[in-house]
Amino acid sequence: MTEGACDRGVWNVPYISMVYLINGTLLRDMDSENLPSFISGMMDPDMAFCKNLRDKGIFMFVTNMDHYGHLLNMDNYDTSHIHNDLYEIYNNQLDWEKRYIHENYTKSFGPDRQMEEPCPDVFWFPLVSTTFCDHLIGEMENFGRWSDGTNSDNRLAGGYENVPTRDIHMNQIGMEPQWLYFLREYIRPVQESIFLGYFHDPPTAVMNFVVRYRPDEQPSLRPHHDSSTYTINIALNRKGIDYEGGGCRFIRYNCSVTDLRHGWSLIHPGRLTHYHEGLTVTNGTRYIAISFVDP
Ligand SMILES: O=C(O)CCC(=O)C(=O)O
Ligand SMILES: [Fe+2]
Repeated sequence: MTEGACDRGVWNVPYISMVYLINGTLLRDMDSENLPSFISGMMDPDMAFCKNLRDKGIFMFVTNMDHYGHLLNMDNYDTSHIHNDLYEIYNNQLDWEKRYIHENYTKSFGPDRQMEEPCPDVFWFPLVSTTFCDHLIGEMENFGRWSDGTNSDNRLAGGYENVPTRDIHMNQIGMEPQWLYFLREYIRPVQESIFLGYFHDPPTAVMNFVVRYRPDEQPSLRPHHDSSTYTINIALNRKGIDYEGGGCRFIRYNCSVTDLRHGWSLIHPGRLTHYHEGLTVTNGTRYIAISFVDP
């Protein structure tokens, strides 16, 4: 199969490993002399299996004519979380993407891309699935140690947060490396297609967190700049169902995004032109995931 990835066919081979397709009737008849054996001296089971077939003159084939699925990489699967698959972004990216990326994410790319711009230089696009949102909220609520919303914050280098939110940082739930990979794989391409001529690979971010707004806790966030080149702001739950009110207002343009869509992200410049505030949540709980990219 060296001629190129497009070659399709059936190849007669002397050795196979990992994936086997065997007619089930051969395995059921324990007395048959054709019952495949995985034992031959001290050989590894896969080597022994193939040797035994070769010795009997039974041919083995590799084919890529049909799609039978794919193998998961479970070598480093971490079972210490509630939603372990959420952490599998680089070990099992194909499955991760199917499960956690929004079905319309790719529509943000290409010649006839659709990209909404609800306020000047604030772009809005489908990013993650509702499962992603549920699982991330689940991990955060399970961890449960929301910041107290005061200016003193011992998670930060200077110990001081000028514009505090009630939040939990990604590194507190052990997700920072995964999150940075997520920024690189799924946010950076969107950024590059919107804010032309800015390249920063890999994106850097030290402030990656989930914010919780509640009327009786912290209902809003006062006007501020973000310490970022650009910010992403992902709506993790549903306006009108999980909460009322809320949204993000860009003061220079007197422009608000309030009809937030589940799993969609805003992306906007962090400083100077995009002075902004978090609008008051009047009922329920609003969750957002925020990243200050390239501080
Ligand atoms: O509530 C919002 O959407 C704004 C959040 C925000 O500006 C921030 O966390 O820095
Ligand atoms: Fe902000």
